[in-house]
Amino acid sequence: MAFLELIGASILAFIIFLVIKYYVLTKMAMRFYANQGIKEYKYYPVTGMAKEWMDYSSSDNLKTIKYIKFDDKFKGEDAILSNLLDRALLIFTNPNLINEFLQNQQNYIKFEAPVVGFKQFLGNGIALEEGEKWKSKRKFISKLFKFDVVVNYLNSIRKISKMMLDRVENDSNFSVQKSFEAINSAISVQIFMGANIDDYKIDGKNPYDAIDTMCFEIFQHYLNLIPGILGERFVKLKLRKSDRIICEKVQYVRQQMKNIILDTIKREKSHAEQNKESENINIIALLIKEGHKLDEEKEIIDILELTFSLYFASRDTLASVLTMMLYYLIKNPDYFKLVEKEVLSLPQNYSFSDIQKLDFLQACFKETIRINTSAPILFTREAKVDHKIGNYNIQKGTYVNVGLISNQIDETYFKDPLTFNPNRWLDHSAENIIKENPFVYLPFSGGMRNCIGQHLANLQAKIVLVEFVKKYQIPQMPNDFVLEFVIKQNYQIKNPLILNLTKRQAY
Ligand code: HEM
Repeated sequence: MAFLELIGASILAFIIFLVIKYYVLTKMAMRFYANQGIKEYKYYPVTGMAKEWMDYSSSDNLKTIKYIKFDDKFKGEDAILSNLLDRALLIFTNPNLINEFLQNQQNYIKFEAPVVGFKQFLGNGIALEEGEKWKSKRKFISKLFKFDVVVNYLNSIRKISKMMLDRVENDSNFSVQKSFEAINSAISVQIFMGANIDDYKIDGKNPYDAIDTMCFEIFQHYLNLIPGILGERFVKLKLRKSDRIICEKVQYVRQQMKNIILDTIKREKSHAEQNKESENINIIALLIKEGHKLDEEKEIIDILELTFSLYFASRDTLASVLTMMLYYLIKNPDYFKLVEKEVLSLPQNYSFSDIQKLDFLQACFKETIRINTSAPILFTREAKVDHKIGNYNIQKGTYVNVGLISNQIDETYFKDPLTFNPNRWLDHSAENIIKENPFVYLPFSGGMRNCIGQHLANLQAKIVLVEFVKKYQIPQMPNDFVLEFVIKQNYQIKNPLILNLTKRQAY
């Protein structure tokens, strides 16, 4: 009897603990902001707003943030107030407060939960790094993204885009997002690792297919309760068969990727000895140029993890934007024709300055990342210290994010905001608005942790599109395609867009 009472009391204590943690304390944390005048949007028990973000049955699991300015009740609010787990979550939507947050990122660290599996196996790279380590990595890596270096990527991007499009196996079954991901993967391996993707196979697959499979398996593994709760240390003890399998797989793929890096080191060292320039400057060439010997394991691991980080930051974000760009062009055949006209008048061996003259294509890129970009919000941050944003006191421990997209489709700033209209960039009406309100259009974020790859993204998106339009006629939109969105590695279309393509006669 006493034993049963003990169990009963323990269960009761646990329930009380949960209620206090996930209701009383969470509500108190939210009240702190409500008392400062921020209207409560919604409290979600236990998961907080992640409930919406993880709702894969939704037609758009970001719709609250995206369309908040369309909700009369919240239109003029500075932020969306909700919760994430047992803490208050603030999502700033006021452009000036967004800017203030972006300028004060030293007060925050990234909320790790969604990426914990990747972080443990693939390292911090740059996007998940913090503090002094981040500063030194960012300083180094920014050399790869300087204007004159990016300009030199043109030939590689063009060559690989063309080669990958020539390899499309079935023109009548062209899976847009997947094909753009494959093209971007091959480009990333070339420009960041200095390696030709065709020279390597991992587990019988292209390196990027092997990385994809591995990531998917890591993701699946961490969805399980035990790894999810006990984390890396437990998984790496390899007590369970499934933990052993995932550790060995990751180890294998990392080793193969290291081999690619070691090959590039050999090649780049020999180029350096012969004073021969590589086709492009890659991470390894840059390090050698700066006098690094690259013969220590730690240096190789750093390169590996940086490469993974750039690979993920670039491949999917850009594939999703390219997919949306193509979607809008197919939906608007007149716009497609204007892009076609620009593209078909390019010289065969077009240069960077030729690409810069593609005004309409450039306007389409800007408009796509205004209306449906792949990073409409940021990684959620956790406040490390008490501080102020505008007049609001932010408490240590609060989760904070920003609704970049909500301003980009706000009719206060952009007329007819949900219409894809590249002309707003050509008649400068959009630019004039941004000049007056600089923080309403931030597809690449801002402040010290802005997107390091934005100029590369712009160039690469245009070249991949140019090569696509050079090869194919305007495709038909499949009748059964429904435009819905989902947050996966980034914000992207939910349903596969499969096109039936027809090659151009002259191609
Ligand atoms: C259209 C495509 C792209 C979009 C919309 C985009 C957007 C963004 C945004 C909004 C952030 C800030 C994330 C945050 O603070 O939570 C970011 C960070 C980053 N992006 Fe991009 N990005 C794109 C393409 C690229 C490309 C091609 C690269 C090249 C490698 C890249 C590399 C990075 C890196 C390394 C970071 C982290 C920077 C840091 O933490 O210091 N991105 N990107």
